[in-house]
Amino acid sequence: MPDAPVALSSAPPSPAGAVVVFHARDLCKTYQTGEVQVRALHDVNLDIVRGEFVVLLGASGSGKSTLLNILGGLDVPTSGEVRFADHALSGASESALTAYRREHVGFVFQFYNLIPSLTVRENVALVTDIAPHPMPIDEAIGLVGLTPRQHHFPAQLSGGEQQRVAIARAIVKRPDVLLCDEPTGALDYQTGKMVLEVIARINAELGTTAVVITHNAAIAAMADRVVYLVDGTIARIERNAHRLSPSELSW
Ligand SMILES: Nc1ncnc2c1ncn2[C@@H]1O[C@H](COP(=O)(O)OP(=O)(O)OP(=O)(O)O)[C@@H](O)[C@H]1O
Repeated sequence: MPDAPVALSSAPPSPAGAVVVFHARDLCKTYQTGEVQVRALHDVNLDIVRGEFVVLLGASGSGKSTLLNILGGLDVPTSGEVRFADHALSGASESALTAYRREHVGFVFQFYNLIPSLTVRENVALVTDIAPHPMPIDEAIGLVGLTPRQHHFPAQLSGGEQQRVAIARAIVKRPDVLLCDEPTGALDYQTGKMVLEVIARINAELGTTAVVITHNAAIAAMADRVVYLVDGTIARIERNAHRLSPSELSW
């Protein structure tokens, strides 16, 4: 059973012994477009511990991508504090954020952003040149189950296979965190489940902290914790006593 929903004014304590990787306090993000101000995040308080699988759930426009982008160093908050381990992300320079992303973060987006003229293997290999401690390319491709397709080009692959290449590219540098924005948004039911299996496997086998955005409430059951965003604030956080595997989910 999930914990009783709690409205948060500050982040709840982390489990004893857990190592906090993300620490966000009083996070606010306001976008200014001409005269119009949009408050995308307001007073967000959240700790995420190492190895956790967290799902961000909320309606369109609730602030999920804004929060994920700030955690990933792609954007900065207007006010408040956000840290990754001992790296202060709020107030960091552009070059510090670039180094942070390169060394610690793997991103997976709804669209795969593969280079069409490169094979699966070459798309994954691109990243290993700039990563300090990459895993062998064969291992990354094996983890996503694409060894037999490694010499194919993106156009020769299904959507789910292309997304698995994107995941291999995200994890080959051994990131501490895998941040996924609607990773199954463009995929059909079965293919989406296969991609979720791969993300769950990376989280379980490599211990990579995973934060996954979805519109699909059924996916919440595979998380340790589910963060519900409403109008830019955390409405509640629920903990699953038992995580389901993607094969046990249905929607
Ligand atoms: N670059 C930007 N400039 C102006 N407003 C923005 C910008 N990015 C996001 N917003 C606004 O901030 C709010 C939160 O957007 P965000 O993309 O974080 O929501 P979301 O929950 O991820 O939505 P979706 O599920 O549709 O992707 C929305 O009102 C959005 O229009």
